[in-house]
Amino acid sequence: MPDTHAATKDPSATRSLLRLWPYVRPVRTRLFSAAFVAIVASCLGLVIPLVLKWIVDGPVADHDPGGVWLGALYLLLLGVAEAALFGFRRWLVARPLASVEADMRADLYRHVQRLPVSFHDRWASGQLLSRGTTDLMLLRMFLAFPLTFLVVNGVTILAGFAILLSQQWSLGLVLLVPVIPLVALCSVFETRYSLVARRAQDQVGDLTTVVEESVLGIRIIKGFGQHRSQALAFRELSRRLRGTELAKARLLAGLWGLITTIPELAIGAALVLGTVQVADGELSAGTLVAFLSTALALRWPVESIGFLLAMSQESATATVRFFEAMDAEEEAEGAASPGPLCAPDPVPLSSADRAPEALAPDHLGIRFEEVVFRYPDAAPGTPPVLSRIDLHIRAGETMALVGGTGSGKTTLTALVPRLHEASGGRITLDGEDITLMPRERLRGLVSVAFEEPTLFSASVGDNVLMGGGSPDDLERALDIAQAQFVRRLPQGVDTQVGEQGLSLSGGQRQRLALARAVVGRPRFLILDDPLSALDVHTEALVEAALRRVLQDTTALVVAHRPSTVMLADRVALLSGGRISAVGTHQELLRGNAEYAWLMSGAEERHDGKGEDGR
Ligand SMILES: Nc1ncnc2c1ncn2[C@@H]1O[C@H](COP(=O)(O)OP(=O)(O)OP(=O)(O)O)[C@@H](O)[C@H]1O
Repeated sequence: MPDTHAATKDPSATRSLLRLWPYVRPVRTRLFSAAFVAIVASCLGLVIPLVLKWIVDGPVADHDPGGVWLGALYLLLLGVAEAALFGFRRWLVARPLASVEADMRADLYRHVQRLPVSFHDRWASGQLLSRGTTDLMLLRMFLAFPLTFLVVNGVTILAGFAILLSQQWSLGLVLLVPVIPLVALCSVFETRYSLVARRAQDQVGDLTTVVEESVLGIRIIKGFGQHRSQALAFRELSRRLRGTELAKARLLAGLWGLITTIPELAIGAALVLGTVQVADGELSAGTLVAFLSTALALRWPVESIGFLLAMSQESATATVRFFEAMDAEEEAEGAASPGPLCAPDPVPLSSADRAPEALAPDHLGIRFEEVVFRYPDAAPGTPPVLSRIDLHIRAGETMALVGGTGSGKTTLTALVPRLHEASGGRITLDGEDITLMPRERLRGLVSVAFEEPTLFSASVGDNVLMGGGSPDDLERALDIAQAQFVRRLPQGVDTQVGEQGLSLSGGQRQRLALARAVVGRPRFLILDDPLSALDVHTEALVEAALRRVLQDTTALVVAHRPSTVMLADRVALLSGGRISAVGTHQELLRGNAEYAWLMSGAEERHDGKGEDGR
């Protein structure tokens, strides 16, 4: 499992959050307006103590009931205006922030689709899922709430202290004393909280991966009675996540406790001092009431800083995690830098511009020239999977690729549509270096069917037509792949297949994947053991139909069985990271001991006579 957890210390929260600016920019006017409205609303709250002071020192002292009622009316109007403005703020931000979240999710999805296969080999899918769901939700909440309120509360606290100091500076100073320990406390909290927040969000990703694997692999889990061990793994991860969440809660509770206690002590001290001053006649009762009301009105802005900082820290972590995926390099588009063994003068031929017939026969078809490949995450010091591949599949020829288990056949076929980039050497299609072609064009020329056929939650027709072609081609492709069973499905080609096509049998899915590969009449066809799940009779029928298709196509077919090899004009044997022999099936059978051994083992297995073949 790749390590997608924080390896080094994440950058500062502010620096991380600033990366959100390109997404926030389009809605900045609304966001700034909302912040301004919230500041006005919050400052209106600070006017209430001043009205109270006026009531106490004025109408109450003068025994004027009319004045008291008027004061009460002012208070009511202020309260209603404050509530209405906060409501307006919500209305201002709700819709634009939903679109920010949607844009970020769309960007992440688009980017993930363009990332190379090697990225997906390294990253657990749950880690990507949690980044596209919970992390983005956290970011929307951050933009809607903590971001605005850190500013609003900051301004409210400053305005509040200005009012306090102007009313009675000595009492104001008493309330200012706790600011120093509170700032130090918040800085320590931020450092500690960022570490646990990152851990928790990574653990959510791990948990998502386990849940996803359990759902996708439900047949294996049930078949092997593994539900207990899977449940244990789930429980262990849940337990860890719970521990981390509790650590977060403890940190937050500690901060909250101190952030509420220290100002309360200061307010208590100011109350005692203020009462003494009123008793001494140095201060009016109204001023003391206003002072204390202002101090109490500032309690919420100060106390909320704890959880606003916590939410901001979680959002900074979510931003880092989001950009970790977004910063991963996409597949290079065409003209990728050639590998170290690349021939110095690639043939700059475009098969779209030139008829293949105009090229020398040596350039036509698929050519592998000194191709080297090593998986990027392979252990250092291990030899490359493919060390020096030289192979020419002539135009219109079908070449079978045979080799022992793990010899690199799938890897070799994946290099042609550039699912992996060759580490050295070059591959040409009708003379054109594939690294110089735009990927879209390359993948239009080359069609692939893998041994493990993946179908999508869509209709059978849509699944097959992913390979290009028209509805007429669909019927032809289904016939070639012997997928007539489709016509017996409840809605024929319009029948929806479930997630990953699980409502179909393995052989049925494999035939649909084969139909998808041939439907667009590709110039080059790559088949990775495409008939392994078929019974011998269906296999024979598919082979007969495939032979007709393969006449017009240059094809590379990974084969484990003589029956599949029979489809091919020639056979290449992959051994020790090289093509060790090329020839017809009969030639290799007679002249190559390894090939003869592989095929005899396959025959025995196929006939049910033996499993090992050794
Ligand atoms: N993503 C990967 N990262 C590192 N090594 C890999 C990766 N995928 C495959 N390998 C290794 O590369 C080697 C070749 O694998 P490949 O799947 O190409 O073999 P194969 O000949 O197709 O095998 P089979 O006949 O069993 O399908 C194997 O040793 C395998 O462990």
